[in-house]
Amino acid sequence: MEVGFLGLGIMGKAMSINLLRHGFKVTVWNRTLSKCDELVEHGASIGETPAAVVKKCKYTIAMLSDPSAAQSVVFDKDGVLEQISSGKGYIDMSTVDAETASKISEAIKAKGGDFLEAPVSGSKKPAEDGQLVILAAGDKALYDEILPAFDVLGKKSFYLGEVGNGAKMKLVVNMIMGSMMNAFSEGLTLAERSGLNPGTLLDVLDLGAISNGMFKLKGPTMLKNSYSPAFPLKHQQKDMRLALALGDENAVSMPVAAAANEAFKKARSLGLGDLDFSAVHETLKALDHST
Ligand SMILES: NC(=O)C1=CN([C@@H]2O[C@H](COP(=O)(O)OP(=O)(O)OC[C@H]3O[C@@H](n4cnc5c(N)ncnc54)[C@H](OP(=O)(O)O)[C@@H]3O)[C@@H](O)[C@H]2O)C=CC1
Ligand SMILES: O=CCCC(=O)O
Repeated sequence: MEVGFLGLGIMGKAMSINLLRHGFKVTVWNRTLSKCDELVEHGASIGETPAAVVKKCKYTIAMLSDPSAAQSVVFDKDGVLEQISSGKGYIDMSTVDAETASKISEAIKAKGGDFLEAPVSGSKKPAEDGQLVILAAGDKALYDEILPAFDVLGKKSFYLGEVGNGAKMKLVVNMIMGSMMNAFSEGLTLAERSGLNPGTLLDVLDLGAISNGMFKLKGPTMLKNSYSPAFPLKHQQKDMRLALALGDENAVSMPVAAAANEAFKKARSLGLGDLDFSAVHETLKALDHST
């Protein structure tokens, strides 16, 4: 199967290498074109623009930073819309809000193309290992056609119905994750400041009812103040912001998520946006503890 791939950031690079490893022919494009070179070493071809990729490929996947990037790649000059047509499918796996996904969907369909939103749960390592959880919604026929690619990229795919449901599911999941990360970070700091060994706290947590993969993965690196980015903090804050907007629309009060969003914003203001989202831990250290 031949696919196009737009966006070679942390996730897009890992996902497209994975597709190449499994025998897919992949044509890549990235805004910073030099990032395509490594993919060529893995067997990819380069498309000079998003439009060129869509012209060449029946299916094109995108993995871009945020709503603004997702729209720019579709609507701007040399964008996806210039070449999408009947018989072609566009699959946007970026984390965006439902409104953005719907706007892109309507534009693609107006040109006769098929559209699927398919944001993912799982980070850099699951992307490398083909262990993502795919939250797809949109054209069911396109979903069925692209399943061989989803089967390589993920360990499980959900088809959630109409466009917008994938974005909403993803935002709910990441809202919970961002809130949990803040509670975890406060717990680690409280343990340390009250004279406990935070490493022992990790062992205790791991044996109890709130044991989970995120604590297990991030705890040891947080204790070493090591925040090499798997999931950049700026994207987690974007997801909190979009989830809070979804809460506004539905009159759902989310004080815990709102507080977590403030912590991620604080972290961004401290220049930590490009580090892993676990760097929110540093905001606690930045507070004045002199009293
Ligand atoms: N990292 C993770 O663990 C996960 C991330 N996600 C989501 O996946 C998406 C990608 O994440 P990730 O790979 O980590 O992000 P990165 O920041 O590593 O990569 C972002 C990509 O978007 C491109 N981009 C940014 N702005 C524009 C623009 N205006 N026009 C065109 N391209 C643009 C970047 O291009 P350039 O190289 O030129 O800057 C790059 O290819 C995000 O929506 C994120 O929320 C979902 C699950 C997990
Ligand atoms: O959007 C990013 C999600 C990261 C994860 O699920 O570990």
